[in-house]
Amino acid sequence: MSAQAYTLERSVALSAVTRASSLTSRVFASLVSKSDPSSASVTKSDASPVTVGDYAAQAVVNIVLGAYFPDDPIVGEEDAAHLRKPESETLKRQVVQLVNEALALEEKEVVAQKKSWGDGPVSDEQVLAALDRGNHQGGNKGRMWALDPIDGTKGFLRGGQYAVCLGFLVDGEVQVGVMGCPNLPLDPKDGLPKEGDAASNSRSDLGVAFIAVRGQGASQRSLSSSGKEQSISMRQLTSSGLEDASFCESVEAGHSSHGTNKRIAELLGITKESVRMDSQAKYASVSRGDGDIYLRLPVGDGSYQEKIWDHASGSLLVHEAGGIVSDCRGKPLEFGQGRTLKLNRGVIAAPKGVHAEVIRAVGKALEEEGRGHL
Ligand SMILES: Nc1ncnc2c1ncn2[C@@H]1O[C@H](COP(=O)(O)OS(=O)(=O)O)[C@@H](OP(=O)(O)O)[C@H]1O
Ligand SMILES: [Mg+2]
Ligand SMILES: [Mg+2]
Ligand SMILES: [Mg+2]
Repeated sequence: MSAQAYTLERSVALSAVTRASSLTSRVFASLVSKSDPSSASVTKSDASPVTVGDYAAQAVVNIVLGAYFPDDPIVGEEDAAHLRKPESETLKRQVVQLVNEALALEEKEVVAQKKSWGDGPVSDEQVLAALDRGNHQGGNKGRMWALDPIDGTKGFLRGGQYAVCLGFLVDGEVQVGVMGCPNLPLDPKDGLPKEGDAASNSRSDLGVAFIAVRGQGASQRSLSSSGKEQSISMRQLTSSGLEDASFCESVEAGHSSHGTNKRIAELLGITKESVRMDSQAKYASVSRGDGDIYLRLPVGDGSYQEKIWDHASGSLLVHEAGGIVSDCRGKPLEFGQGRTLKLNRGVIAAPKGVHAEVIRAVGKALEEEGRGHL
């Protein structure tokens, strides 16, 4: 593939994610931080939260994608069903207003062949239709986008880590991944902001866009300025250097078994505390060496199917930063199976030099728990 592959997809994705990230930051500052988390969110049928920010960010990204690639299917986490109910009128109004504000922002990205989404504000119906464009069922043929408008909604509500995640796939393989992490510092040495602390959340060094194109490497740049992109890579570890390594894992034990992770650390000789954060910011963190190994082990009976939008952009970022991403058995993630990774269980991302060893330790730990069949 030529070095210039998917240039337009890359810049449109970056533009869409940058707009959506600025929207979610403003939603946090103006709405979420000023109310209690339960009133800032609606609980979905799977008991997970969704906010005005998730809806508005998905609509913005889908409208931008629609202007450039009107025929591309989109697999997005949210849809407009709840917003179409009469009792959601106020929420719908907020969403439409936020979408129009984000679309009116001055273009920071230089997108070749500039396209427009129409004259004047977009209507309620356009916003709802854009949200519903995310209803595609996925598959392994042709072009497709996978979108998580806010990944780590619980982190978002707490003022912690969350990410706007957009992947572009061809024939079930991720080719472009762009992720906006509004609460990550550009320089990891500056440390993560303290959750729920207003001064911390308004730090001017926060907000990073991560970008990866298959075969072209991974990079980061500030979300707030059109600063230069810096290339990023994982720390390359070998089995003899593992005592210096650290895990990056979910905040919620319900999403990845913390107890099993502890045993795996022991088996690998890792003594450092795990870094815990919500969202695909975990993939971003290991991609630039803030942590080294991302573990997301199946919980319970292992029946949960990971969603493609929770892993598309992040997995390419790690791949392009020098890592291997697989499920807990070492099998590559298969993104062409529909809306979920139904052929995979759990996710492991690690530097190339130690991935096989991590998979062996994961297998042994699951075996010891009587869950070797997972
Ligand atoms: N049971 C179970 N197992 C694994 N994963 C689940 C489960 N339930 C939900 N989810 C998905 O987890 C997404 C958030 O993942 P995180 O890694 O951020 O989890 S955590 O909040 O840090 O625990 C979250 O994404 P968002 O809804 O976009 O926040 C869900 O898609
Ligand atoms: Mg969700
Ligand atoms: Mg998610
Ligand atoms: Mg989400």
